[in-house]
Amino acid sequence: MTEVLTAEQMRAIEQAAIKSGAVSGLELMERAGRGVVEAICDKWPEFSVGSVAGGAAPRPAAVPRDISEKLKRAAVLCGPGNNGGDGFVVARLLKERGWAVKVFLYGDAAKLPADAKVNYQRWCELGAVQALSTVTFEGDQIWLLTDLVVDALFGTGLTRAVDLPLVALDAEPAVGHTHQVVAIDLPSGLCSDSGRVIGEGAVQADLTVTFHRRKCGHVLADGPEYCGSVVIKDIGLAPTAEVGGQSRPVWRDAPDAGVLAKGQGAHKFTHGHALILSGGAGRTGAARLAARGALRIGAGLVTLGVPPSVQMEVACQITALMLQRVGEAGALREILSDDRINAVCLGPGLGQERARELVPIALQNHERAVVLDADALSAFGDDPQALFDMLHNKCVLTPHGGEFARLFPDIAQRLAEPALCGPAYSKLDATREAARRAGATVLFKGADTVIAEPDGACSVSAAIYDRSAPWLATAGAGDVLAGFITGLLARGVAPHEAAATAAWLHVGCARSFGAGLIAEDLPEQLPKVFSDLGI
Ligand SMILES: NC(=O)C1=CN([C@@H]2O[C@H](COP(=O)(O)OP(=O)(O)OC[C@H]3O[C@@H](n4cnc5c(N)ncnc54)[C@H](OP(=O)(O)O)[C@@H]3O)[C@@H](O)[C@H]2O)[C@@H](O)CC1
Ligand SMILES: [K+]
Repeated sequence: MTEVLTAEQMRAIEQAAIKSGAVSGLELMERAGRGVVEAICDKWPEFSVGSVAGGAAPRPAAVPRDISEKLKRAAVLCGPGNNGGDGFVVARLLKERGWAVKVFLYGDAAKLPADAKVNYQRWCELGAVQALSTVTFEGDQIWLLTDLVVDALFGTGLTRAVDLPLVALDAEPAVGHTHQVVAIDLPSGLCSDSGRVIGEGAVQADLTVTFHRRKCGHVLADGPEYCGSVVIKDIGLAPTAEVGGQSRPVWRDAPDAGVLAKGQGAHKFTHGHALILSGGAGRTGAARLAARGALRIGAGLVTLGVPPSVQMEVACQITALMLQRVGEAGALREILSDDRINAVCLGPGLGQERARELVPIALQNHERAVVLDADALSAFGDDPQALFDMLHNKCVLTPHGGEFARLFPDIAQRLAEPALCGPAYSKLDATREAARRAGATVLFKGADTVIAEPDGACSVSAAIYDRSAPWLATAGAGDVLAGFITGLLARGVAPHEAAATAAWLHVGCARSFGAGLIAEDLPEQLPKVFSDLGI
């Protein structure tokens, strides 16, 4: 788990380091620029060729002669703040490595912040600076005849739409020529906190190099699409305690094997008993998927609660799962009188009418964990507050975008409004606000899944970059996720941890199976994913 930072949090960390005397702003900028050049050379080995002041950079053996020995050309676009300052450092370092570098400045050099101005002046001793304007974009289109465009226009300080045709940087290259685009900290035009494009457009980068930690904008909304790939460079900032503002969201890496392993000598009740409620005839598949997920993830026992009319339909399809008739409210009350059932899942295929009847019963015992998904959420679209009034701290809601909008229409609307200024309202903000209002854990699904608690604690578990899982967009995948969460809750994992771990494993299963995935495959991949985790 690593922190994901907002612009404000990053600034606070930087300021704390400078104030402590541990490092100067100028030194941080130098390290940032150096980190960018390193990342460029790592990603494109052919770019690492050239002379470095004090010695020649090694030529990778794999690079053919004719490519490696051509003079490399870079266009560095610098903005009016410290992101621009990083750009001047990169320009200088590339020049020292033998590149032909053209530098453009958007804004007034006299108004650059102090550290950026120092690096502007250092660059001026090496080369010229041309003014960057819309005309430059329309005019000589320098980036079409370069090998590398360095976007140092705006980073965490973006406050409004950029008045430049940034999409032109991604224009079709000249015939027989390609150029790469590297963004410093963030692609300009992308909001660091929300991952949303402020205004009309943002730079489409091939590589984004950021510092110290990921920013929220790298992992949310449009961020992954615009960032290309993200490299995080250490610039020597120490991990710091939270400074003001909200708690820092965390990025979920692989779960701790210790949480998922089963100890020796345990019996099935040690790992809990999950009850998954099913809907009526022809609608039992979703609950069966969830139940299979709960069982595979390690719940000791999993029972499907089905209306009497579908008992045969379901019985024909299951083996290790157990079956109980749960017709109306009274039947559920009776089965839940068994305290060993410690986690319940309602929603997948349940039907809204059945959900309205059964959800209140399932929520009565505040010691029992409850996952509410699909119909169990939509059923309360007319009166979300009635649902919120029944929730407690062992509940997990797992809405997708449509269900989220039904329960939290005002929050969803705010999130959908165009982002006109930065920092813009984000999915993290929205999920936190929803969790606070609901008084329960909310897992807001998507490629950028966010999990939030009423107290503001927040995780991102996303299917992006090297964990992208396009085949996960398939019918029934959400039902399996609800089952995974329910199974972990039955095993005694706390709600936030259960939701975040399940989300990570869900993506892991999809990636492990690969192309052709359907929902049924997800639980069946868990043994392999567990094994890869050393469990
Ligand atoms: N924090 C750290 O630890 C480190 C940070 N570092 C680097 O600093 C970067 C942050 O620097 P920063 O705060 O100066 O912000 P930055 O993005 O350069 O822009 C601010 C300027 O742009 C202006 N402006 C905004 N939007 C605009 C628009 N649409 N169109 C026109 N102008 C607009 C804004 O004007 P204002 O809103 O004040 O009118 C202000 O003048 C960070 O991303 C990283 O690269 C590294 O050096 C290493 C350590
Ligand atoms: K940038």
